[in-house]
Amino acid sequence: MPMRSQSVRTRRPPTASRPEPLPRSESSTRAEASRPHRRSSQRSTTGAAQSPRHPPSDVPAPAAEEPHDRAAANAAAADHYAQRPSKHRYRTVIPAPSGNYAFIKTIGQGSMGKVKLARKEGTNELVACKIIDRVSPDDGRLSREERERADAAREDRNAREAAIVSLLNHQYICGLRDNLRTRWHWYMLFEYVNGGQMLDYIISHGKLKEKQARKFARQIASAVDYCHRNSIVHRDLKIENILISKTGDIKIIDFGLSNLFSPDEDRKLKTYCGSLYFAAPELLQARPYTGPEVDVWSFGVVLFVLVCGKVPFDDQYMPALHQKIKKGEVDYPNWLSSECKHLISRMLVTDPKQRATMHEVMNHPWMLKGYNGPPENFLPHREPLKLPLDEEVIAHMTGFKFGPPEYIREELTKKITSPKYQAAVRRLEKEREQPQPNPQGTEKRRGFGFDFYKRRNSITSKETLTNGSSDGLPIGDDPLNAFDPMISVYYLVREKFERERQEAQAAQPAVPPKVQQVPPSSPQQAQAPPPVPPSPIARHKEKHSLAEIVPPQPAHTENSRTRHRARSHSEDQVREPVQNGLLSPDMVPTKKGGNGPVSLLRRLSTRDRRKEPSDGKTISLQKSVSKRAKSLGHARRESIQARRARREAEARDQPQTPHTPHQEPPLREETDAELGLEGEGEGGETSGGSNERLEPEDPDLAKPVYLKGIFSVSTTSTKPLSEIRADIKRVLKMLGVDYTEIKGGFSCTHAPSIAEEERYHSPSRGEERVADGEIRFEVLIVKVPIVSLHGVQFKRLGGDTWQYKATAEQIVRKLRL
Ligand SMILES: Nc1ncnc2c1ncn2[C@@H]1O[C@H](COP(=O)(O)OP(=O)(O)OP(=O)(O)O)[C@@H](O)[C@H]1O
Repeated sequence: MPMRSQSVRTRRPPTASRPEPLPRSESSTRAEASRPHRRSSQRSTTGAAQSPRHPPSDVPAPAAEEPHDRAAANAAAADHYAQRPSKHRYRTVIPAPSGNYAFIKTIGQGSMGKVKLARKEGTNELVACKIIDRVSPDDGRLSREERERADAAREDRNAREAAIVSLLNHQYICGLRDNLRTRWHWYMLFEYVNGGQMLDYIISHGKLKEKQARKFARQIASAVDYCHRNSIVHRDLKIENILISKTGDIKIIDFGLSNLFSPDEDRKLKTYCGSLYFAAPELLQARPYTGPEVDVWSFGVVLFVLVCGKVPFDDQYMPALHQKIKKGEVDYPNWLSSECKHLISRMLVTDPKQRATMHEVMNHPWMLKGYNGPPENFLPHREPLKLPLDEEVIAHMTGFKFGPPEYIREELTKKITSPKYQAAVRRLEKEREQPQPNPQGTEKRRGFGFDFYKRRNSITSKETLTNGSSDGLPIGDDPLNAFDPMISVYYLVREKFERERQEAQAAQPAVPPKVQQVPPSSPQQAQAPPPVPPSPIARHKEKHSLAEIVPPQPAHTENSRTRHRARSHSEDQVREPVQNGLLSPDMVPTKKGGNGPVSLLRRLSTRDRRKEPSDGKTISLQKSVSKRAKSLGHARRESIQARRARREAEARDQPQTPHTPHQEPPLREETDAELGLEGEGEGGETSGGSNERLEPEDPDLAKPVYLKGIFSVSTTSTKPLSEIRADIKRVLKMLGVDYTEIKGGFSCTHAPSIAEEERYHSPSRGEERVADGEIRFEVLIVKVPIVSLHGVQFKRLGGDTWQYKATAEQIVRKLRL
């Protein structure tokens, strides 16, 4: 796709002052030992051109190697590609442990690097490959020592992101399929979420109806609570990090700033990171924090954006914005329901000790409205840990800088034999003997997965505002969840092994899955967790294991990791000055004056045409829309009925069928159709019903036509395609947006004027500021199924989020659809 080149995105490893080699995994060590990448690197630095299509002869053929050698070869081959001139670097195949992936196109640009759509060779399987540079550019801004320090910190972050996402298993969290580290890059292959960003959804809709927002909010809560109860804090929850899947459900992405947290007062986190609009006041004040409370704040901001279409704290002048966040004063629109307002106001409490916990959020009346109980967090059933520990699990607790296996074993042993842990276990046992009724009627899991996911349904008086969990036990008192980060990782690794074991079993169709009825013969077996049903992600993914984090470790190996790392402190144990911290770029004051980027969000909130009677054009638009919405609603009702009938027929046919990897996940929040949301729109939520079935797998055609509710009145039209295209061109020209016509739409680049740019600021993180005043996005024209409408959709590819949002909204406003 023709695009203007951007300096940051095409930066290449420095040649003259290349830093010393970084600590690296066995794969890259072996890769270097085999030297092919060195040769290729030398070649590329001397400018020798390589054919982008034909791998050179010095790249070992992965398929012919033994597993360990294959991993080394993979790394070497990927390095080789990475060393090519940037023009060709990504147009090729990445030899990941689970197979070769060919890049198709760029689908995203974050501060950490590009995200490319890739297809697994010989299959239709698509992945989103996040490519992260391991080495800072030598652009003269930093000394060699500073760059080395920055690279080491970045390396830790990347390793942690890979480790965390490879362990998480949740239907509303984007799953990692595979992972490859080379000399210069990390390649993280995620499941491809093809419904677009929530941000685009909001651009199309303005604000969401509370019912629709509730559905998303419950899914976010489910994912966030799952993380917290695994001792993981996301720390970068924002509207851009919420994608929408083809089923219209959310997927949280970008765990690049996530970390483990501990409930201990003396182990608070001290890295001040995230996006300014979504950052909790304590982060701006550089106050140590436990973890979950900063996610609750960000979640509150996200919820506000969902229901209001703008951010709650907004100022063009950064210091003023800081002040607003620190004061926590929010102007709630009067049309917001009092319950919704109450919930947000509980989440946006400046004092973290007084702020709502996830438990409170999940049990808030607004969250429960129309549901049987709080959102399910999909935590697997767990039993307290006992000795002896599983050595293989310990050997795979890598990526968190815990130290060598023997140290981990020693620490875990201390932790689970400690009086504190034992007391927590006794409390749990007592509670299980006398289960308390669940006053909220906690939502039961539907379907046959329930046995695997038994939850304790107790909400006890012990819950506190600061550290409650959704099951009621305060974080730190619950021996099963978030008691201690090392214990949480032990559970997660063990559960991952269990999933892999089940997937391996499922892959052998001749052998029916065994139900273990025999009494355990070893203490280890005695405490092995019950089988966990494969996740929706796992259902589709290739068999892979933690070996992906440490590529030379083949899946299901008995071998422990042999290379021991010295124990070191995490970045959070060292206080970072705010200006050097990850948040700092967000906080750089910009000049006062003009209409700031944030005002776009303000403007967005006024996109409810009915409330703008002064705009004659919008009134007539509204009129024509209600007609259109009606017909869409009708079409949708039919579609819902058809789906319901189909589901009922399926249920009649197979009432007792156990869960198999090929079935729909039984445990999930309701879809739009199930909630009856599809017909709810008043012009806003207009879309086809069961659209996801129409989704083509071909990435060229994979325009988000299947999305429920993606199009609003202002982004759909009954006009012929040629007229819509002409109108878009007119508007792009009028606004000075550079565009190229591409299949299905326009690829656009927009660089605001300097005066305009000064008003904007980048919410990117760390020293790797991406926004250089230029935004890249696509305007796509898609056919809305069922009814003969065309829809216009926006997709951000890179650049500042809020600049993009402003531009997209401007385009929408100027269009005459
Ligand atoms: N799994 C995915 N499926 C589809 N698109 C994705 C996926 N992951 C990322 N993207 C796209 O790439 C963009 C950047 O991804 P991501 O946020 O992970 O990168 P980042 O460098 O960490 O970004 P940031 O600067 O916002 O922290 C996303 O906004 C999204 O548009």
